[in-house]
Amino acid sequence: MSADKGADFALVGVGKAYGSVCVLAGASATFTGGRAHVICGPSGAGKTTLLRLLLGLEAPDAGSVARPRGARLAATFQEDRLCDNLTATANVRLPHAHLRGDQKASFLARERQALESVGLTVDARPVRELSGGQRRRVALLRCVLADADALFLDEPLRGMDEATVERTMAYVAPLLAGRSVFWVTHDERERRWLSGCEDWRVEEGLVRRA
Ligand SMILES: Nc1ncnc2c1ncn2[C@@H]1O[C@H](COP(=O)(O)OP(=O)(O)OP(=O)(O)O)[C@@H](O)[C@H]1O
Repeated sequence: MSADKGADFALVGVGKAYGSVCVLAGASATFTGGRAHVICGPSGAGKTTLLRLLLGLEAPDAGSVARPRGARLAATFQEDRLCDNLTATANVRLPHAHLRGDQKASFLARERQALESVGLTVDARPVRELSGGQRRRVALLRCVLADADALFLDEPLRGMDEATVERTMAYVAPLLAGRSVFWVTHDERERRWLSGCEDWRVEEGLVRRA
């Protein structure tokens, strides 16, 4: 991996509006590479918009967004965006379709262990038959098991009870270490899972350290 992939992400004077709705107005921020960033703020303030700008899914109206050259990105969105007719395992392995032979066998074993670790059964049911919290865990695993340098997670634990969150994060938290992680949440207690995280707030058109 080239050194650049773990470099910082940054906003420089970013403005973003949707029609008459001004979301960001001259927002500047530097997100240290290889760290977790917990992003909070009122509903509608622009947290998802910030993720989409950092991912390159939206272009800023003003200013610029810098992301490490060559960095591989993975995301979970507020909607699960699973393939409804596929099983949990088929969804999680989608980014790994290129693997063959021993590498494939090794990933499949890891995937099985991952699903069981977060309390999901490995079976033939399509994910459309799973509960909201079960689907959320499938989407989360697909993201964190992806071979990515930076992970973007928009309210990834929504819909899970406390015990399920504990169990899920006991497996997921170690997989986040050393990667650039952007974690949007309304529950600041989730920061306990993200060791050494930097806290951010999106509010009133700006992105600031909390
Ligand atoms: N594609 C779009 N078209 C029009 N308006 C949009 C679009 N995406 C977001 N917005 C508006 O931009 C503002 C910021 O939305 P965003 O989803 O980024 O907020 P958020 O902080 O993630 O909110 P929440 O906490 O409720 O998920 C809102 O007023 C929203 O209605």
